[in-house]
Amino acid sequence: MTAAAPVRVGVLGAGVVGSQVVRLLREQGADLAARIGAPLELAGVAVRRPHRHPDIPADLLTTDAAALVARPDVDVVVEVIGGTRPTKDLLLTALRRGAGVVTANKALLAEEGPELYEAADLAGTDLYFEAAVAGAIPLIRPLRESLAGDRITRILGIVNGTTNFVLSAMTAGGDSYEYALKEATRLGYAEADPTADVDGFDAAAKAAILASVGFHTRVGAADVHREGISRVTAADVAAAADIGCVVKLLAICERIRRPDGGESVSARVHPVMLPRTHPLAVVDGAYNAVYVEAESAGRLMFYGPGAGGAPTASAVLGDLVAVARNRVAGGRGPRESAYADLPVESIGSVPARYHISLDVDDRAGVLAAVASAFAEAGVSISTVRQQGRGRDAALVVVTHSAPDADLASTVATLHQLPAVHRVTSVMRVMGEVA
Ligand SMILES: NC(=O)C1=CN([C@@H]2O[C@H](COP(=O)(O)OP(=O)(O)OC[C@H]3O[C@@H](n4cnc5c(N)ncnc54)[C@H](O)[C@@H]3O)[C@@H](O)[C@H]2O)C=CC1
Ligand SMILES: N[C@@H](CC=O)C(=O)O
Ligand code: NA
Repeated sequence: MTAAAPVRVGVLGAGVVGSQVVRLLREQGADLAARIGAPLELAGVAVRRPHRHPDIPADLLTTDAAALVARPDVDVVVEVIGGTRPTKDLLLTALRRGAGVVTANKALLAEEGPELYEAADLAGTDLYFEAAVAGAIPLIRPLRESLAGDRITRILGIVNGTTNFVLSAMTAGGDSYEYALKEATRLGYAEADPTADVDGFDAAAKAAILASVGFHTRVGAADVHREGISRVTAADVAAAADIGCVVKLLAICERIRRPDGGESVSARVHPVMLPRTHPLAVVDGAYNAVYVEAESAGRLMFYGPGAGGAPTASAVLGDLVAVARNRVAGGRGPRESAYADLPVESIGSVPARYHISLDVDDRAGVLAAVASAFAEAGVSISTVRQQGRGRDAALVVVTHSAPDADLASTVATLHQLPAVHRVTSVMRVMGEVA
């Protein structure tokens, strides 16, 4: 029997993730070849500054990524540069000539996914992206393949390692926001521009990918309601602790039953007060976890390292093996599945519960004025507590579920009430709280 021809790989970018991909490819060549049934050969690595990569043989390095993706001897392109330009054009070039593509680039997929899928379809080739959501955690393959026979109803996750690292540090009461963010950057978790992490862009891109794959519907980055952690304060974290909660940045993707009986989807990213008893509450540091609810399977939880060079490279290598196997077998993996084409709900109509802390005057009529601000918007109060006395009095209100727009307008009214000195904390709550 003749051995199958080598599968030749071009890697774009050798930063935090790319350098680990190249290392693993070179160190584990024999095992990978045995698993694929053909050798994986590194054909070239596109970098910006070759002198910064003394570990990579000089004859493999190139500064011309466009030439590398166009080379007919490159069978699979691995993209770990990040950003939408020039990556989109590079990947379209590769796909259009039939090369397989493996990418870790959630920003690109969330903005340009349909065009990439279409190019892959036309050329009959593969587009794999396990590393793009929750780093090392196997999640895209379970959603696209293992759960393809089920009906997913909700996906709830901590999908950004940097912000979880920062929030964990704030909750532990140790490091400041600024110091924790610097540490996350030093450890290779943060995006090249960490505002992508703290302002929720990274998590929103991942939510778009999860909702698209989970609900067989095109959901783009612009469809995802996004709030980051830059406005989360020590007061929010303390208020959460007071009711037995921790603050987490969650990506929430769910099917929504509309009043007319139709169905839509919602995808959103925002901080949440989560009861300490919730399985996601214990996920700390740069770890990620994603909770999937499916009609037949029930509740599934995926947990593991969501960021970092080697963990992310593990997911990239897994995809590379899958794409190489497909090529050796003469087939291809799953295509885009967007047949359901459900409408995407805007945040205003999505039901939520709010936790609101207010500094108020401790005098007769204040509670009634505050309560009427909720009543006027049709928002029902679940609990209200007073803390302190006199000028130091504070009210803590937790609402029942109401449309997000009604809750937001209640908060706007509270800001205007003369008896309210300051709205000190406003955050959505999930689950039963004390
Ligand atoms: N760092 C992490 O933990 C994770 C990163 N990702 C994704 O992986 C991708 C790469 O991330 P990192 O490795 O962290 O970024 P990085 O910034 O460390 O590496 C990117 C590298 O690409 C190089 N580069 C930029 N333009 C280039 C071009 N035109 N040609 C050749 N090289 C070029 C840069 O010089 C840099 O060395 C991004 O899409 C990111 O979102 C995904 C999951 C986790
Ligand atoms: N910056 C991202 C990296 C992985 O996707 C994160 O912090 O999770
Ligand atoms: Na993953």
